[in-house]
Amino acid sequence: QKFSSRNLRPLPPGPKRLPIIGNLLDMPTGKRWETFARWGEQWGKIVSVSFLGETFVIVNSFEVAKDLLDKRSGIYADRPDAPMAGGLVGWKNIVSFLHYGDHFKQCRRLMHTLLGTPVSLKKLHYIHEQESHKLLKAILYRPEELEHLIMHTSGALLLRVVYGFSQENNKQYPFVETADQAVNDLYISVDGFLVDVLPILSHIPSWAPGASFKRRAQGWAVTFDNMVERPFAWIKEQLASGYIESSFVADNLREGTEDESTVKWTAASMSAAGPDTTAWTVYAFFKAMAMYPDVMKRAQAELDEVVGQDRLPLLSDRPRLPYIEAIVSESLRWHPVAPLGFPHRLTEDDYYEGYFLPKGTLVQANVWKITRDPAVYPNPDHFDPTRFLASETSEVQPSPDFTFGWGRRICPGRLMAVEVLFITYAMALSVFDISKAKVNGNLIEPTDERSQGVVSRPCAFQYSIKPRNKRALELIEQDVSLN
Ligand code: HEM
Repeated sequence: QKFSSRNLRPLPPGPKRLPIIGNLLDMPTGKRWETFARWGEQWGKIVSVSFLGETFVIVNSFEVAKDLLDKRSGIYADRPDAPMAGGLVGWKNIVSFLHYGDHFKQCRRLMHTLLGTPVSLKKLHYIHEQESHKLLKAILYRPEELEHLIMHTSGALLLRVVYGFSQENNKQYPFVETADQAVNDLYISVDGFLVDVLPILSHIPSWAPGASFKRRAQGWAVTFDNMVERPFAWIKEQLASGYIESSFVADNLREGTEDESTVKWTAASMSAAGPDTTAWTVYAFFKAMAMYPDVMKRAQAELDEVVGQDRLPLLSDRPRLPYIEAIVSESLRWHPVAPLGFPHRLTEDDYYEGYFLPKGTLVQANVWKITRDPAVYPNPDHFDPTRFLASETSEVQPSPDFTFGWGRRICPGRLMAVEVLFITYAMALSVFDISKAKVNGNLIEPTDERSQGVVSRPCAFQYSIKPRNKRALELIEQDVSLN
């Protein structure tokens, strides 16, 4: 057993530590959640590794994650320093990277005014409905670009909510691209740079041999800066020339109660965190519909019965569409986009079930493993919305809310995200048939393969998407403002 030098109670078990470097060589690359799940099978629900003075804890059970990250959230809500992404590229002022404290709370409160109450969320419904309808039109004309169109719609929607952009204005298109690029750079910058383990390296000059990481960071910092500054400068210009539309930034700047810098960074935090997470969930949904035709047909039957075929569904139909609601939950469980969530840092020494967790420990819940636990979700790889329907099963399975994170760091955009997923799925199912592609008469079977990374996307697949009938075609082509 390993004991912490500060305490006689043991750290949670885990792979054998070597002198000095500890578990440095054990740290997996690639799909870490799979290795962590194996560690869980070997050492139990709570596993620890340590190197260079840092302790990492991986939690492979829903109950333990809840006990620590939710119930003791007050001391599990900090984030680690991220010398590469946070310091050198500049993400340290973005909410997901902020240390726990007053400024963090101020930003969360501000996001809550936009994303946290039924009234504030309802104000955004027409935007979600219009953007979902635009996505239908785009898919109709360019079905082969499904993945890109979903990504673009998701980015455009966030920028519209946050800054008030509308996609019609081509001048704003680059803002979506810049945010997308900055976030793609982020995924690389948080993954495996030595400076994150040895922060002292951030002081070596960028021309020095071995400092190529600094030059890469400088390149990424330019895109990142553009993502934060340009849309904000644009909206300020608009306001100066009499802009009247409502948006998060426009409303806050007009009211003038929050300081400008907090509004700017909070805005950038949402437009960075929202698009990919939402888009990859939507893409997984399309894949699931191609793989599970019975689920698609049942959803279409529900839509036909409740909404009919004379109009597109709206968010106000949500309470009467329980099967679509269950598909939303199942898509979050089947393809958790953040398979390990984001790391939480412990701000005080803690004890759990006889183990010692020192202050500073980084804790990650293996969300992927929890979604695949057959004791909680029988037949876990199977896409089955009925697991969440009280009318179908005597034991409704737990809601996959935990795919949005934990405690005081839980995703502030989750309520809006669920509404966006709902209306996107409902609209797509009401007008399209989604199926497997046929090549030379053979159906191509998609797989549920996913990419590695902090945010993991479903691997590309082949499909066919066609309007369900003539009436569906008319509905897609109808003017978006008629919704
Ligand atoms: C399906 C869509 C989404 C999923 C699955 C998702 C998931 C997550 C997860 C797992 C976290 C980390 C929570 C933790 O550390 O415990 C997170 C954080 C965050 N999300 Fe989301 N998210 C989604 C959509 C959105 C949207 C639409 C927005 C903005 C409108 C957003 C804004 C944020 C922000 C700002 C954070 C950082 C919170 C903090 O560090 O305190 N997310 N999200």
